[in-house]
Amino acid sequence: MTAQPLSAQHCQPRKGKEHALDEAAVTALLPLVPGWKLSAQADALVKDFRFENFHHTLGFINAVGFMANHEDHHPDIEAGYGHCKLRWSTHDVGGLSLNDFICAARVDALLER
Ligand SMILES: C[C@H](O)[C@H](O)[C@H]1CNC2=NC(N)=NC(=O)C2=N1
Repeated sequence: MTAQPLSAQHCQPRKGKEHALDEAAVTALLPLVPGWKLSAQADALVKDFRFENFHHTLGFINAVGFMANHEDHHPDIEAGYGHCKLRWSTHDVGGLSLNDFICAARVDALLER
């Protein structure tokens, strides 16, 4: 059976260390989310998005927020007039889980046209 693309998968409740991805899994998954980088501690996925103005930035944040609530998985958001930095990690596992990769891919899919 072929796995669904990450952007078509949904987050699952993942709580506990056993759901943390090991280094090999993270290395295998990173190429599937182009432009997303590991944080310095390798415990989060980070990407900076640029927009023309505040309206576009806020529209993006709202779309991300809607998706995040729907998936019950929530990013750290840092934003200014024309940019937004997202950071995905799974508090419930103390690092990266598959949910972070799913949400990173879902964010990129929001911007496809
Ligand atoms: C109860 C609820 O499902 C959990 O607290 C969810 C909510 N959103 C979450 N978001 C993130 N980023 N990590 C979590 O561990 C997490 N847990």
